[in-house]
Amino acid sequence: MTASDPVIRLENVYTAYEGADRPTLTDISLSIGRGEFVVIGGPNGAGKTTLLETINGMLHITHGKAVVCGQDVRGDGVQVRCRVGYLLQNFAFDPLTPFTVEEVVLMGRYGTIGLFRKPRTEDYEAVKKSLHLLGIEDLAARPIGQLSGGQQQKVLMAQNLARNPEVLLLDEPFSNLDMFAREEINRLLARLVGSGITVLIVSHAFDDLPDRPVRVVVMQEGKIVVSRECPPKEVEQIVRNAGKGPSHA
Ligand SMILES: Nc1ncnc2c1ncn2[C@@H]1O[C@H](COP(=O)(O)OP(=O)(O)OP(=O)(O)O)[C@@H](O)[C@H]1O
Repeated sequence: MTASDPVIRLENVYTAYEGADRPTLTDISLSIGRGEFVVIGGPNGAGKTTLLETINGMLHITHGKAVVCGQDVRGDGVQVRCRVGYLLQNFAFDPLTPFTVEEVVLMGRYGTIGLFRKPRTEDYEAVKKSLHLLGIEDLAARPIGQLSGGQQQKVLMAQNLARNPEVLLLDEPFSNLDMFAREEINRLLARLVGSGITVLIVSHAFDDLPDRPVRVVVMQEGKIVVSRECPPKEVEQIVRNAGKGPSHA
């Protein structure tokens, strides 16, 4: 894989949930470069989460070709997930979860630590750096289940960053965050994209995007109906207007 190769390449991909009699995603083609910031919009049930989980190798691709970070998703989803961070929508820890924030962030390193091995100094350093990036060092020793929804969301973001991902998939990452936290995370995302990480973000709110050109992808009924680059201030209008006809760039 060379630096100019797309980091995500989907060609005519169909994805089906287990036991479903027809695919949820149909004929998805998408090419995303390194360091792109991609906003995925569309109505409830359009397939936005399904698209993220397809890229992450978590769902069954019935047809088509999917290559992420140079790995064939259909062949080796585990390898893909070592390089791709995924922040789930509305995930909340049980109040009795027996892990501290530091331990939860360290779990982001498990793919590189290896089975039954002890974390190394570099793993603890990656954890410390991620906690710092999210401004939550003071929460390190707190039990995760006793934090607020917004604090838990930041911890999960830190966990994803701790694995040094090439791609970050974020499903409604701002849903639990206050205005200041949203601005902070946006600045962080802009920095990550500037350093070459590719960010895909599913959102219903488009007023907090970084001040740089983005790619807007709009989904409807399991298909991509728009995929084009635009200034961030145009995203909301493009999502609203979608459905009037396909437009790919
Ligand atoms: N585990 C599942 N098994 C079967 N079908 C599912 C499953 N999860 C989602 N679906 C279906 O797949 C379709 C797309 O769902 P998806 O969650 O990807 O939509 P979305 O665009 O992310 O919606 P929202 O904006 O509400 O989060 C929906 O029709 C949904 O019912």
